[in-house]
Amino acid sequence: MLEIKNLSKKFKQQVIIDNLSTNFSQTGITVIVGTNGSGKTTLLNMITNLLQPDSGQIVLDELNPGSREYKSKIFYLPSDFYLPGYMTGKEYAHFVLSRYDTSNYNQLPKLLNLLDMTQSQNKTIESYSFGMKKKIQIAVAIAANTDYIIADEILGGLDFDTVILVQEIFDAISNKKKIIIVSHERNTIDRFPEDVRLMRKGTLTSFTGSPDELTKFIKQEGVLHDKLIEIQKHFMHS
Ligand SMILES: Nc1ncnc2c1ncn2[C@@H]1O[C@H](COP(=O)(O)OP(=O)(O)OP(=O)(O)O)[C@@H](O)[C@H]1O
Repeated sequence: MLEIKNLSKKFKQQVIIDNLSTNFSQTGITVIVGTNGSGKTTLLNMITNLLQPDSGQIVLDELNPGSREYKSKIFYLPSDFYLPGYMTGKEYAHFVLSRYDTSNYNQLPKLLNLLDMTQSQNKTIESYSFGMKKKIQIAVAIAANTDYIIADEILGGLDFDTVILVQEIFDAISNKKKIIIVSHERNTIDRFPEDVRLMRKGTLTSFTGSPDELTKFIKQEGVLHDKLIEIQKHFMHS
């Protein structure tokens, strides 16, 4: 279980994460949604120990961030990532998998095949499209076989077929591991509505309604509501 207690983070006196406390169960899929700049990536960076909180505690299966054991339990798929262009996809995948004791090398060819990357795995990454880079990252994340996968906007920019495939794979493996996805895509919430959390004002709250109710809630919120009225006034009747 991932337990977060009283976590806070400021950047230049601006409070981004504000005394946030929450828990994530050991299995299943959690989707985190929130406006641009609301602090989702900041939170993930602290969970993955890339960023130090100002205060608060993060405990993962009774381990503290920083330890080797803690790191080996999480695979992080960040929203913007650098891949070494001079390596082939296969070389890169094997390099990353070699860093995890949990890696399931046998699963890699199957995943690459499912994601139509069997041919391309032998080409250098510099020749990959944006979607191909994401696919190799996703295949590696799953084959690394860690207890937790944390994915920041990983489905954005992928074609429909691939999104469906990846969602199915995530669903299938989530009975044994925890997957936390930050997403701006409505279809991610439609597919995984069980545990949706809203990042608002530096903290996370569970949203218990349906995806339609979430859309309605977001539209009714103060700022967006005012902007929607403004759109009606200025664009529909001009
Ligand atoms: N290293 C940094 N230095 C200063 N400010 C930062 C830094 N990193 C993030 N911020 C600020 O913290 C806030 C939250 O950023 P963050 O990237 O966590 O948001 P986000 O919810 O992931 O946004 P998005 O949906 O656009 O990816 C923003 O106001 C951002 O400008």
